[in-house]
Amino acid sequence: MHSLSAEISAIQEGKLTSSADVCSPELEILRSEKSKLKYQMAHLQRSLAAEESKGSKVAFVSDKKNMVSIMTGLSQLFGQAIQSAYPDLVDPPTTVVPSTQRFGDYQCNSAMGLVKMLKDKGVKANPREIAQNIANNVSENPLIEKVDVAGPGFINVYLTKAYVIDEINNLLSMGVRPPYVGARKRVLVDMSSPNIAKVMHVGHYVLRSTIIGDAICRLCEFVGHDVLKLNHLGDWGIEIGMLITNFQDEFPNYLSISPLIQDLTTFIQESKQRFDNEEEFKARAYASVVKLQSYDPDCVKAWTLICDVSRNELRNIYKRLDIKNLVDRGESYYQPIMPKVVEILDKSGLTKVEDGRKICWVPGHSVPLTIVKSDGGFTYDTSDMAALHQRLFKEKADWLLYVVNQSQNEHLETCYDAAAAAGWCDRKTTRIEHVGFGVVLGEDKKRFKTVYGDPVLVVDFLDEGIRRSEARLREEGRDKVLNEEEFNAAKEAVAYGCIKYADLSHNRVHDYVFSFDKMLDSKGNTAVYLQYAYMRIQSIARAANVKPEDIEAAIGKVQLSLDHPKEWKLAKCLLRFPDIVLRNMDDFLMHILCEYLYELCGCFTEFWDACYVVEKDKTTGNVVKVNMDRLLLCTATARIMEAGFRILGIRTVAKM
Ligand SMILES: NC(=[NH2+])NCCC[C@H](N)C(=O)O
Repeated sequence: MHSLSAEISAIQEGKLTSSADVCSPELEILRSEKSKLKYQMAHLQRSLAAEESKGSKVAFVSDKKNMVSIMTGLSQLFGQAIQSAYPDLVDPPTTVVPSTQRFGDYQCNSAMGLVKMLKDKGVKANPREIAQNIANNVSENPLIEKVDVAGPGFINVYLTKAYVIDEINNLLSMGVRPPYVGARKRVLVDMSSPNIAKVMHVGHYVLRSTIIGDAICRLCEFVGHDVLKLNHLGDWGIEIGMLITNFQDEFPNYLSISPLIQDLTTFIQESKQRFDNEEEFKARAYASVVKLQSYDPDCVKAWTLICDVSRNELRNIYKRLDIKNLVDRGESYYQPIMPKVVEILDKSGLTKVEDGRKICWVPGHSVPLTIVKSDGGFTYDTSDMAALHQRLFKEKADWLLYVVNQSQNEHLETCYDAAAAAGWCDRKTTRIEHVGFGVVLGEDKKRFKTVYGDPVLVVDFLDEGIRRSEARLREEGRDKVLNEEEFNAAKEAVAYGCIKYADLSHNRVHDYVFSFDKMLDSKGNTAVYLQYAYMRIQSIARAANVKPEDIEAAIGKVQLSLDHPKEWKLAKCLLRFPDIVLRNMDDFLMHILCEYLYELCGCFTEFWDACYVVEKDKTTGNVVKVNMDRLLLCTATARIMEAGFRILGIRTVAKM
């Protein structure tokens, strides 16, 4: 009692006692009770939030926080209509998609799918009748102007113009906001993750993982999640032993003078050569890994010096690519908890000893995890199991996303299922996902190489991107109109933007063919095409002498008409942005967002070609009229494009 009140007054005085302080056993119990309760409370809050997010919040009107997802709204409306038309059906499918034809703005194609479901229930109806019945049951709502049934049973949906106008106005006055995605999640993204002892080639996976991973993080941040980006560096395996041994040979007095490796690539290549060719070296390399893993001070010192050089090079690459807040947490980080995690796996009855190794058979997988090698060492599998445990229990992540090449799918899935089998998580409720991707190929469809057949270093690749982008901008005479600073900014924005976009605009699941020429094609689906389009839109107001504050003042005051079909088409395309974001939150296929932005530019061009925004005198070229309502549409387009660029990690520049 006494120590408790002592602690309370200490807290009141701002002197927090550390847990290392000696205190009574009762106090200790109270403390642990408190922390348990705190944990339980956090857990309950999370469950509550998850429940709430499952609830049916159908908002048809956007607010300060969220834009409306029209597809979600329509799906819910048609879901309800199907329910009222056919109350006996269980989980009938609702498919609503934007119309590709001239009829209607969206289309509900559920009727065809319902024929069989109804027949199974003994109801005979043709799809047209079903469609009509659904259409009759759509409830009153602000979104839909009218529906009609066409063809074999399509339901065409026409949006209310006033509604679209309101939402465009909201977009202008409140900015681009994410769609509603439910409770805020703690999202942990395992990305980039190079091996320190491997030369970083483009054909290797690091660049893709970095680019795709970063876009996914930006997407999750955009919708409001709490994102932790982890660099799961390969810094603890046998390759590291090679480097340490070579380092010790090459710099025998490394303990006193901290030498610097001048050329890491050559150093890595040399170490590998020696490992492959010198038996004695190989044996020492193996021995030094064992020493490192038991924290032998000399080995740790050599290891630290090597890792520092590597980290420096990585930092440079990340800086060039605008990769921020990536936390280095390599395999080595998990070493101290590995023994405990092995014990936990033992206790769950998942491990067994075979041929001197401790392995873990996981239901549904044909290859076991190797948890402890016969020499007592830990493996890549062990570090991933330890990382999973740490991420679930210590980081308390709601989602774990691993942006790792496709070839590691089996390894990762086995680890995830092992964690589930050990009762660490339920894969139905905790989103643990391998976000896989293919390799980068050259134009010959083989692994990306130089003309001499050598693998291309990531650094050289970025340099080449800069060179090509500079040449392209000069070709277009941009160096004549931009000052040096602007030119350099444009050169970088184009080079890195195009490199990222080339990757992101392909379906990540497949290998993709990279070409510098295609990447910089200003007419194709490339970053530079989008950047030019964006810049042109931005310059419309400037060219018409309309100041940003004039546009600001017109929002909500100047009525949009959307009377021209091309205005209408552009406006609808703009309001699809939240749907794209929602879909991407589901599948992390970022090429969908790229395709959307490309399509948006197409809609904008059609609008621009068909509708006067700024009217000029044909002979003098003087501005005679500014159609402010259309200028507002241009502004809305620019806002959506900026949001898209931000998610993809592509820079915009004021002048190009
Ligand atoms: N948690 C993980 N296993 N992340 C991926 C690590 C990738 C590994 N360093 C490699 O280059 O192959």
